[in-house]
Amino acid sequence: MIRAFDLAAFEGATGADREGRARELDRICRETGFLVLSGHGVPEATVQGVWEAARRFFALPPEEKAQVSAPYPGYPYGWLGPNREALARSKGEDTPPDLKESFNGGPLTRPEGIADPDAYAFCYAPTLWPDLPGFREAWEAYYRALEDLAARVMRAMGVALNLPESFFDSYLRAPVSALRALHYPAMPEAALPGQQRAGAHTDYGSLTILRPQPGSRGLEIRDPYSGQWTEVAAPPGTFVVNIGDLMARWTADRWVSTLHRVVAIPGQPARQSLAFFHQPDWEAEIVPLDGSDAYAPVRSGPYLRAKFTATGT
Ligand SMILES: O=C(O)CCC(=O)C(=O)O
Ligand SMILES: [Fe+2]
Repeated sequence: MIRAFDLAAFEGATGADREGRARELDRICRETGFLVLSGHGVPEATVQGVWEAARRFFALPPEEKAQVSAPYPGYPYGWLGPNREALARSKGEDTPPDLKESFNGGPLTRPEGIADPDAYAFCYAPTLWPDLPGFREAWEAYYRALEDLAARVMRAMGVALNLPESFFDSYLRAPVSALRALHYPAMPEAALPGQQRAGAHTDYGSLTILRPQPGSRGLEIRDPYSGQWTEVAAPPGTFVVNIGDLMARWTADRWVSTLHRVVAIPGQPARQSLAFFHQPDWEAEIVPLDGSDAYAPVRSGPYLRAKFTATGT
């Protein structure tokens, strides 16, 4: 069982209670880097709005979804149809493609004046909107809610790292986060050897906020110490939050970016999920927080871009 963290309880706590909750958050991030988040304050109607919009999108015929296909390989947004991604390749595993499709969107606003043209060609590239009434509104409402939630989680994480609560704020002026809706079609009785719904991978950024389909199966994390895979169950109305590679690097590996996957269980019904990949500003310079030289400084955007190119098929 992964541990739970109540964000509202942390935010409302004072003194020793607050300190105890911060220690607990630090412990979770060191041990597994995965937690079940309650007290998040995101209205269930906002989640349901985008959930339903994504469901309607995935139900469209492929020709219609193709209207918002990524226009060229490596374009980060739009529809990525079946057989387009194998996440385990980011770990050097040569597997068949993941059994899924996704719709991806980027930041809602585009700041001026970033010197690196790659920022505009990649993270700030336009999201491609399907021609479905209400889709964009529902998507943007959820994106905005999750951007705010991520900033709150980052404040709690600052405290857990013994930093000022506002430490991360200056890295999050125009975050280059992405939202991905995932659809895993109903499973046939057999998959190819080595084929999963999502191959074993770590996430790339600061943190991921996931809303899995309630009651669905298959999401597993690999315990960094024992190597055991265990299934993650998230109670209805909660999010699963996990540490990504950039945060592990930022904390000089105090916190772990844990390997996870969605296994292909024969005969499983279709599954949907929403993954919000939080990523600091394009130009944010990520230097180990402990003052060590464990890792060379990197910039958030170029770091993400380099990670992203490894998983296409
Ligand atoms: O769909 C899920 O539950 C997890 C997906 C995931 O880990 C990812 O897309 O990075
Ligand atoms: Fe992931």
